[in-house]
This record gives sequence, structure tokens and C-alpha cells, in this order.
Amino acid sequence: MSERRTPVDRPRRAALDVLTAVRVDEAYTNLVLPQVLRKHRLEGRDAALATELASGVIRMQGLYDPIIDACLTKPKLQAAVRDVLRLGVHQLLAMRVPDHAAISTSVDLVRASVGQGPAGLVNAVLRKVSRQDRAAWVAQVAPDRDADRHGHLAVAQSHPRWVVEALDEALGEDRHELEALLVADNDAPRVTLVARPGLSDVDELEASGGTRTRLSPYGVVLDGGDPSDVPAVTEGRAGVQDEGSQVVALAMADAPLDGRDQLWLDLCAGPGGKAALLAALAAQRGARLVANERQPHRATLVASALRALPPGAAYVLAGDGTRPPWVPGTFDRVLVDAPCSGLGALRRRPESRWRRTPADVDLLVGLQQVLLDVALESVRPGGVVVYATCSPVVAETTGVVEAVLGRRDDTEEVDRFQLWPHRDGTDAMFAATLRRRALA
Ligand SMILES: C[S@@+](CC[C@H](N)C(=O)[O-])C[C@H]1O[C@@H](n2cnc3c(N)ncnc32)[C@H](O)[C@@H]1O
Repeated sequence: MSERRTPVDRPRRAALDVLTAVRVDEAYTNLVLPQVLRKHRLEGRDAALATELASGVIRMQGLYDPIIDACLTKPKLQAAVRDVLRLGVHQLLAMRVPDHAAISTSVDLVRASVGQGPAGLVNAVLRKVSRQDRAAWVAQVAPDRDADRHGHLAVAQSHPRWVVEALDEALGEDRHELEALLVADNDAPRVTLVARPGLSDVDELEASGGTRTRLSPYGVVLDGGDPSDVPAVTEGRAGVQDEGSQVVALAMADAPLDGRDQLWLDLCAGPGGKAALLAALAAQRGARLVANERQPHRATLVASALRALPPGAAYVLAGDGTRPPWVPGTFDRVLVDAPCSGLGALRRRPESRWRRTPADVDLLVGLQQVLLDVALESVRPGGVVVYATCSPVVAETTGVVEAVLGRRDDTEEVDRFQLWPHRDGTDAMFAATLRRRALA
């Protein structure tokens, strides 16, 4: 059969495998990608090409699909053929691959993965796509910007319309920044490392080829390469962590506090990035961390993240944070890094914008309020609680804080911030610092 004989370069084959796993098995891109790269024995530039193809297509399919549809003569298209076409469109409109190479490799890929049947269709559609650039295609397939701003941006920047609307609301007075935010969501994030204090430092990480971050004194952005080649990372003395997450952990560790400061709680700790930074800081200050996580397999990840800490610095619990085993008022500082929609971390989770729904947000808000209430019960009077999300969606951020504050008379808000990918180069992390009023 011709499909067995067609030579296909391994990066494109690997990218198609990732798209298939994400579409059929609902895989997560960041988890399946390393497995697929290993299976195809891809490294260096080839691995980077496969990553760009797969992640780029998953992010941008909300634009590529209407372009493909505009080039079809019959409306029906097999899903596997659409994936090959999306890969071809990405090469034509977003990469510097010459048109003839983008088209011929896509024809080879569909022959090898689906068969000879759709080869002509792939060739014809991609030839049509190649006749104009991305801006001209946006003008042709997206709603008019003046008549329907959200609809236009949803197609042009490839986000579901409800996500565009939620982000617009979250920007509030800064709504004019919406397009910049959506553009930033479509950028591949840089790999940022954290030097866990007392175990590593930024000088050591910089020596591995990186640059210090602006907001966190413990962060280093890698210039390139693989973080698993950095010894401090493999030894657990440093980790991969977005700078925004570092800033949130520091907000908890550094919030001003009167009196005892010995016992800290991370209520929703898995997989353990913030817990590891907190435990390292706590150890330096003579305090200890309890890291709680509901899912046992994620609690195991927390324990692994804490492996380089001195014994006794941190204690991992696998339990439901809404039904805690400790007595009220046990802790001096608490972080609630709540389960959330993750709409502030779209850069690093390419498929999540297509999976989340408004109903998820409604469900999460109830859990977020309960967890924040538990955190406030868990902290002693005079202690501090930081409520954080990697979502800027109003219902999950200020909505939760205000609902909980509205029904408690023992708590005051002392600080609040919202980070943004387009302004800060971080995930869109939200954090509010609350204090239980000291007893009179
Ligand atoms: C946003 S993640 C936390 C990320 C973590 N702080 C870090 O920096 O690595 C939220 C975590 O809360 C956990 N979770 C969800 N419901 C929970 C509950 N009822 N009690 C405790 N943890 C819960 C989830 O399994 C998830 O691991």
C-alpha cells in the first residue's frame, strides 16, 4: 500500500500524534508531548518543531477551522484530515515554512496517516489557503470588528467567545488591553525556574544559561534548553515555576503578621510548586509547612517537590480541604491556591480554552468559597490567609473574596493584586491577602 511507503518527517508525524491524542483521548498537551517526542526519538530543533506545530495548532484552531471551511466545496471533513489541514495552515500562516514545503509535507502526512483518498483535497485546500496571508484571512472569516468586537477577537485570536467576554470583564477599566491579552495567551511561555531558598540560588541558575526575573527574587528565565538538564532542578533544589506563582507564594510568606509565626498551611498544594517555595522559606525562618492536597496521586507529587527540604520542614497530607482534620485556629499563615478554571494560564495549557465551559466556573465558585472559609477558620486570630487563583475571571477572584467577606465580621482584606501575561509576562494570577482580626 502506498501509505506505508510515503516518507513523512518525524516532527510532523509527532505533531499529528499529539493532535490525535488531545482530540480522541482528551490528553493534555503538556503531558502527552514529552511521551510522543520520546516515541519518535526527537530532540533539539526537531523536538522544537513538533512542539510548535502541535501547540500552535491547538491554540489557533479557532481561526484555522473557519479558514479551512471557507476553502471546502463540501461541508463534511474527516477529523483526522482536518488535523492535517490545521497543521498545514499553521505552517502557511504562522511559520516561515515555504508554501511548497508546507503543502507537500501535508499531502505526504495525510497519505501516511489516513490514506491516498484525501490527498487531493489536502493539496487543493492548502493551495487556496496559501493565496493570502493571515490578516487577509482574518478579514474574510472573522465578524467585523466594529460591529462585533468580541466575535471578531474570538476568531482572530482563537478563543471561545465566552472566554473573550470573561477576560474582557476581568480587565475592567483596562478593557482596551483585551487584544494584547489574547495575543499573549497565544505566545509559548518561557521556561521559568525558581531557586528554592537555602537549597539553591539565582546565581547557580543563571550559570545554567538564564536571566533573573523582575518580580520574584528567586526566578530565572531559561535562555533555552531543557530544564531537566539543570542539576538543581533534577535534585529538587530548584523547580520549574511561573514567576506569577512565585509572587503569589511570596505574598503569603511575606504578609505582615503580629505574634507567633511558626506553622504555615498550603490547603490545596498539588502538584507542589508553591509548597516547595513556601517550605524552603519557612525552614529559613524557623517555621514549618503543612501541605494538604485532596488527590492522593497529586499529594505524591507534592512530596516529590519537597524532597530536597530538610526533614521536618514540611508535612504532606492527602485530605479533602473542605473537611480538615486540624482544630480551628491552628495556623499562622494559610495559602488557598484554589482549584479554578485556569483561564489565566492558557499559554501553558493550549487545549484548556476549548475544554472549559461557563458551567465549570459556576461549579468551582461554590468550592472556592468553601475552601476560603475553611482557610479563615484554620488560621488563628491575627493570622493571614492568601486566596489565589490562576484565573482572572471575576466570579472566581473578587467575586469569591467579596462573597466570603460579606458573611464574616472577623476578617479584613489587606491587599489584592492581579498579574497579566501581556503586562507582566506571567500567568494571570490573582491573589487577595486577608487577615483574621485579632481578638480584642
Ligand atoms: C491550582 S491547584 C494548586 C497548585 C499548587 N498550589 C502548586 O503551586 O503547585 C489546586 C489543587 O487543589 C486540589 N483540590 C481540589 N479540591 C480540593 C479540596 N477539596 N481539598 C484540597 N485540595 C483540593 C486540586 O487537586 C489541585 O491539585
